[in-house]
Amino acid sequence: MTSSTAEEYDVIVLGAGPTGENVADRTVAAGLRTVIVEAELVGGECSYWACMPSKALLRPAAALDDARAVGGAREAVGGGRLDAAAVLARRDSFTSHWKDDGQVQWLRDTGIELVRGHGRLAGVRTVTVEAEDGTERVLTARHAVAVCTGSRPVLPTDVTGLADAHPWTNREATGSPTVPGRLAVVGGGVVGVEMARAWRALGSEVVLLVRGDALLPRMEPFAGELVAEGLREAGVDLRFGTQVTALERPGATGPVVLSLSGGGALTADEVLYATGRAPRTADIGLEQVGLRPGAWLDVDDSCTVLGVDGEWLYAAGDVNHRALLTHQGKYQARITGAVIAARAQGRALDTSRWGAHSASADVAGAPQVVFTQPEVAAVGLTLAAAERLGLRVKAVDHGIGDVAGASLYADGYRGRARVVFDLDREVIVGACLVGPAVAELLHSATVAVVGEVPIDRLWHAVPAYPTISEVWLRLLEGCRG
Ligand SMILES: Cc1cc2nc3c(=O)[nH]c(=O)nc-3n(C[C@H](O)[C@H](O)[C@H](O)COP(=O)(O)OP(=O)(O)OC[C@H]3O[C@@H](n4cnc5c(N)ncnc54)[C@H](O)[C@@H]3O)c2cc1C
Ligand SMILES: NC(=O)c1ccc[n+]([C@@H]2O[C@H](COP(=O)([O-])OP(=O)(O)OC[C@H]3O[C@@H](n4cnc5c(N)ncnc54)[C@H](O)[C@@H]3O)[C@@H](O)[C@H]2O)c1
Repeated sequence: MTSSTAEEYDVIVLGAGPTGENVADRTVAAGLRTVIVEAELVGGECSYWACMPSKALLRPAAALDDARAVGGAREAVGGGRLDAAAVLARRDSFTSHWKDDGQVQWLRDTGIELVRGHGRLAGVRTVTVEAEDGTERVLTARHAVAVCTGSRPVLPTDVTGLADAHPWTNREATGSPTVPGRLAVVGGGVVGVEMARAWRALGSEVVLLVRGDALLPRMEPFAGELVAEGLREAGVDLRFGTQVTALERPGATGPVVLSLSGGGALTADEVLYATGRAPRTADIGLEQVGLRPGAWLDVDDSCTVLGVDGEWLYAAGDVNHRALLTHQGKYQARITGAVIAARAQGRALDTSRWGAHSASADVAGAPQVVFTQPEVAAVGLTLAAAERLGLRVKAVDHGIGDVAGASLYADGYRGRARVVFDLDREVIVGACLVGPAVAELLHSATVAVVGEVPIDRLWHAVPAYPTISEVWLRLLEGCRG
């Protein structure tokens, strides 16, 4: 059943994940009447099945490792394991028990209207929303529609018996109410290494199956090597060059048998597929505006969708495939909101590099932290990526454990830092820090990379003694030397 009259807004946002929420926040702040359409929970994947629950599972393990790495504290915590039930209960509180009342209240307080249901583009600046009871509403936008529908896990299609084996995806891996005795994890990317670390710390026997020969292949090679060392030390059975060819789970909840390339087999209580993401665009009406359903949405730096006339359709967050990270989605949302507001008010855009209407940092300066032990914190270009771009660069490496602050932080601190130095412009274009507690150092590197701070000026940015940040002194010496 379709409502007879269309409801008119200035802006329609499709998807209330962190990206959609922030687009709506910005357009409301600019005085534009904004409606957000959500099919599941306001807050999106990030709040309920990704960032928040995964980090809530990981943080207690890091806290315990930190205590164990310091003489005196080590004796106090002894050899005890994590209290799994308490960790899962804390995780549940961080997901608000998978209820979105708090975020709905935030929408209300911010002045964003909410329509629940599945949204689809139905033509130029028009969206239909199908509610759970089958009723349909038609929404039209005077200025803009922003697609922020995120991504979903992608599973391989060439593994016999995969669907019948009911594999875990990120949803079960972050939301499981119990700790599996044996967990097999497929995929050596970020989800794979973080979840292997988390469930191992909670007591599972974990096997991590990686088809290539390295973890975290998009980062500096030493990051994957140190994370592999950390996982092995934690007791994870790490197998490189291994593919799963078939899965068999005879009972719905019984163990699953994995057949491996090379002939071996493995039995686990659960198997997690952490093999990447696909866009949530298969059923959002892209065909109504001349785009291909199921595709990532191509955008320019202002997040305006390419191939659609009239500059009214935007895509931000995971769905545009620029950087699959919550903070970059929120950054794109701030840019998108500013672009929509400027066009609505007839103001010219500044889409120059680092301009107010250009999501330049997606390309040059997106930071990421991998919350393993050791942590990995990286921003900008790797050495290999800089060389591929034809930049004249040198890598400057330093062992973080040599720094006084690091040796105070943990007995026998192990870690490594690299900056990629552009010899022509004399600025840092990339940084990668690996070690305990490096996450909070990352913003200093992001400011250096995004700010393109000249090395001679960075020389005057003095890190406090005795902090791990003093590694900057050695790195800067290496750049100038
Ligand atoms: C296990 C895991 C851990 C992660 N950890 C981190 C981390 O620590 N840090 C980090 O930066 N990133 C992390 N990420 C990535 C992060 O989750 C995503 O980058 C982020 O969620 C993207 O936000 P989004 O708003 O674009 O999409 P989503 O969070 O996916 O939100 C999209 C929303 O749109 C809704 N929707 C979709 N289609 C429709 C439709 N047709 N109609 C109405 N509503 C619709 C969905 O229901 C959803 O609520 C992690 C990802 C995973 C899988
Ligand atoms: N801390 C964080 O910032 C964080 C944490 C988790 C996820 N994320 C984001 O979520 C996104 C998704 O993470 P992800 O780990 O699922 O994807 P990913 O792309 O990082 O890694 C997927 C891995 O699976 C492997 N793979 C793909 N198909 C396979 C197959 N058929 N068999 C075996 N291996 C296969 C790939 O080679 C790759 O190494 C990432 O882009 C990441 O940025 C971020």
